[in-house]
Amino acid sequence: MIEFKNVSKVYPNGTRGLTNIDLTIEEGEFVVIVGLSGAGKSTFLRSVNRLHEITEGEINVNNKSITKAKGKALYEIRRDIGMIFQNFNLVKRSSVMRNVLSGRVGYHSTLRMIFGLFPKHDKELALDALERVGLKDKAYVRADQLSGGQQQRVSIARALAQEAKVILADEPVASLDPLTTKQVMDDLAKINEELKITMIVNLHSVDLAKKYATRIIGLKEGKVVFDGSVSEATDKAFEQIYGKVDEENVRKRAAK
Ligand SMILES: Nc1ncnc2c1ncn2[C@@H]1O[C@H](COP(=O)(O)OP(=O)(O)OP(=O)(O)O)[C@@H](O)[C@H]1O
Repeated sequence: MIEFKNVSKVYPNGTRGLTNIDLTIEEGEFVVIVGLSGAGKSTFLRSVNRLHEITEGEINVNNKSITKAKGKALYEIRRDIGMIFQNFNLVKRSSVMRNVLSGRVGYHSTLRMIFGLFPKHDKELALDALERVGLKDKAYVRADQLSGGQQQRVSIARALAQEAKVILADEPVASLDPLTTKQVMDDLAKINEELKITMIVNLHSVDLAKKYATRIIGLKEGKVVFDGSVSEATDKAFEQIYGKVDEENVRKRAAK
């Protein structure tokens, strides 16, 4: 469970990233955050694992305050939160297996990790994770030899190997073509359904949000302007909030 309690974020230059966010995301939800460019989607997502520090309020992850946590406690909360980025964030010259195993780093001593000594159990977890995203046969291929969509699925496998309870995905399909987008989103949906991992995903496309989300949160200028189920997220509701959005234009802007 992720709880935002009156959360605001003002960047050092005075820009407001988030304003008075108050909401709870329950275990197993598939939440998609939508909003125009600059609405605060990344700020929202990155506040959950404290990649960004909030300036007011508190965020609780499974009833523990990540806002107040320090040292080992912070480390342990973060271990439960996987992150998927638009640009995959893989070590491109390492094998797929090494990349997936890096999800296990948080469970071992630094010394052990310097020597890359992952126990057998970790390797089994990594192979299981790769199997789930259909890439077990690529385990010993270099990451940069895979297509963009496959690389994104490796990053999903890394979050699975981490045994994350929550996955944050920041524009995971923004640099992928429609077919690959579907494969990656289908993987996220399958993982959410089968493993009950909570998903919080930033997307530019309202159409995709409607296809995959169980709940849509709309942001505008750092505030929540819509929070509801897919059936409530009608074109009319969105038009009232955002004006008429030209999806094609948004996609083009995102690709730049
Ligand atoms: N490091 C920063 N310093 C100052 N302002 C920032 C910083 N990062 C983001 N902002 C500002 O905070 C607001 C929210 O940005 P954020 O990146 O969260 O929006 P977004 O909805 O994710 O946008 P996009 O869809 O373009 O990625 C914007 O006004 C942005 O310019």
